[in-house]
Amino acid sequence: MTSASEAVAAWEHGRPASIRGGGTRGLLHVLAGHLRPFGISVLFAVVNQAAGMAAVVLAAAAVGQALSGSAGLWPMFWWTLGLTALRAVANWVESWISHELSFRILAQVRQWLYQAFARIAPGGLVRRRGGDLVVRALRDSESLEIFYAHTSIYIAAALLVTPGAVVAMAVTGGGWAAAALAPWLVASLALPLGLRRAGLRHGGDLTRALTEMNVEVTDLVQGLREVISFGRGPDRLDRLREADRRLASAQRRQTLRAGLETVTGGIAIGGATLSVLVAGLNTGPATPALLASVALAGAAFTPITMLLNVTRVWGITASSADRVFDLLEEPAAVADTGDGALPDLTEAPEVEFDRIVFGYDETRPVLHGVSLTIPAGTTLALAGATGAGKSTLAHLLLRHFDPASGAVRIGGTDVRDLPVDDLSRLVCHVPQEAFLFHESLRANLELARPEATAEQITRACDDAQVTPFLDKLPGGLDTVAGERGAALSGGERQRVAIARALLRDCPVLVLDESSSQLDALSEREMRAALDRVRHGRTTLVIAHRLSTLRHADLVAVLDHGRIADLGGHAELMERCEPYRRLVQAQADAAALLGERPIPPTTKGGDS
Ligand SMILES: Nc1ncnc2c1ncn2[C@@H]1O[C@H](COP(=O)(O)OP(=O)(O)OP(=O)(O)O)[C@@H](O)[C@H]1O
Repeated sequence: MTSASEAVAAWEHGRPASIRGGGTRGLLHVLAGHLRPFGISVLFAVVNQAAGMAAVVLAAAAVGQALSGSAGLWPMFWWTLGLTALRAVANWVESWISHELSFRILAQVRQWLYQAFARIAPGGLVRRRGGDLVVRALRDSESLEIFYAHTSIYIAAALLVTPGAVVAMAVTGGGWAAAALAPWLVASLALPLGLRRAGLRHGGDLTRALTEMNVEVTDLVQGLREVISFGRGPDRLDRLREADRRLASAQRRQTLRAGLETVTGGIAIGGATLSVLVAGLNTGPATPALLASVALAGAAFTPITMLLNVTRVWGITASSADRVFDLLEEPAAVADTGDGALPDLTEAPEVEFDRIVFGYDETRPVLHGVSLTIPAGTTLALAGATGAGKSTLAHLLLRHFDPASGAVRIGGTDVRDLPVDDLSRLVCHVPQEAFLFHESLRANLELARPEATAEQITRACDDAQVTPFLDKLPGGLDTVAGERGAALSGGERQRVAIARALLRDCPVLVLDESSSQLDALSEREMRAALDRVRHGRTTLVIAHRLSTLRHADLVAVLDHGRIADLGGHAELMERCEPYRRLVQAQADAAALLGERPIPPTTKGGDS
């Protein structure tokens, strides 16, 4: 079994730990790494609760003595005051240290979650919904606070203080008093323990309902344009109402059960004080000691009451912990175990796909033994019908996934033999839909190279044809790109992505060309940007434009996950019927926008 520190160390290095058995075990494993502050918190919690009980008992004894006219009240008064002050200080220190502990763990957990996202992305993230991940990263991780700041400490304190209270009862009142108290202490725990399964179920339901609600709202916000344009607003509102109904129902069940548990605690305290009083009066006349025993009977429930206050929501904590640790344990889509040396970054290397077999699931292969070589410093365009496997091949070069068999090599080195971070310095990706953060364009460009100088940024913007549209923006480079780059057009966003690639300056480039048709001017600008970024690099381009096919050094025709043909544009036009059909389809699409038709057998010429 993995030790806690090994598990934590494994997570810290971004690898999954082999901790199984649900979130509770994960919670304890993490706590095991913080035993010192935990122990101090428990100590102060015990002092806090014990001092509180002692103060109540002394106060009650003082009242008893005052009623019976006995002397010696002042020492009791000072003791009570001292204990109350001690309790206040202990309470403050316990709360301070336990929250410090909990916030430290929470910060760590959030960091692990981020590392987990990075580790499983993007291959492992495609199956998960954005709203669900946000709930795990924020709400679920936040729910753990209650365990580290309260539950764990109250459990330990109750285990120590409650038996102490029974002993104190036996000392102050006698065996009869302890015997009258003990059953009620047990009874106060009986119902919450009996309802434990229901509590776990309710907590799980509530967490699921909240997540579902979050996912619905996130989807609605992200897809609002589509929802409105297809007139599906009322349907989506119905779905939201349904999610809301399930959430309300889960909350109702949780609240009803929690309320029942609260009532049990109250009944137990009342029953205990009454039992002690009756038992005491049966043994003799009312004395200050009896009054103290009755007070102690009520005070003895303090640790349990504090514990029950937090265990009432244990189901929510446990289900959140399950979801957090489930994500932390999710294995990476690719193992980052390579330790090969980074090839020379100043030279464009050869890229080789060697007999690649791959499928997203075992039952449906997507690539069936693809072999391709992109000579150093050249551009290979992938052409093929939709679903042929073009993007999948690019994913493998970027190592979002590993092939089931075969190898991808860069400069002769298998990409699996390189650390993932090193690979990201070697291969740069310009996606079709580049994600831009809701920050300035400058910040979005600096993502690729934080230390870039103003001159480097300006040059990248010039080369990527960002400057022409930048000049029209009110704030230039300081213009905020909007949510996901909404303030820019698709073509502009892709040019920013090209500028990023230029700043990153990797020797290998994966370019997923935008499939949307552009007007003649934009097409020319995009062409210039692409030519500039390809220059001196080995480039794999998923081609959606005729001009790209014509300008590529080599074109590979992919058909149902197999290479159907490989050659220059002109030769393929001569001999490859599927390629001719693809080009014709592209030409038809371009003609719709009034582009000049492409002569079928020539390579040069600008579009
Ligand atoms: N994440 C995924 N999980 C499961 N199947 C996938 C995934 N991504 C792609 N596929 C499937 O793999 C096959 C190849 O998809 P791929 O995206 O590589 O095709 P493509 O040639 O790039 O198509 P397009 O030109 O339309 O982008 C398709 O059948 C697709 O449904």
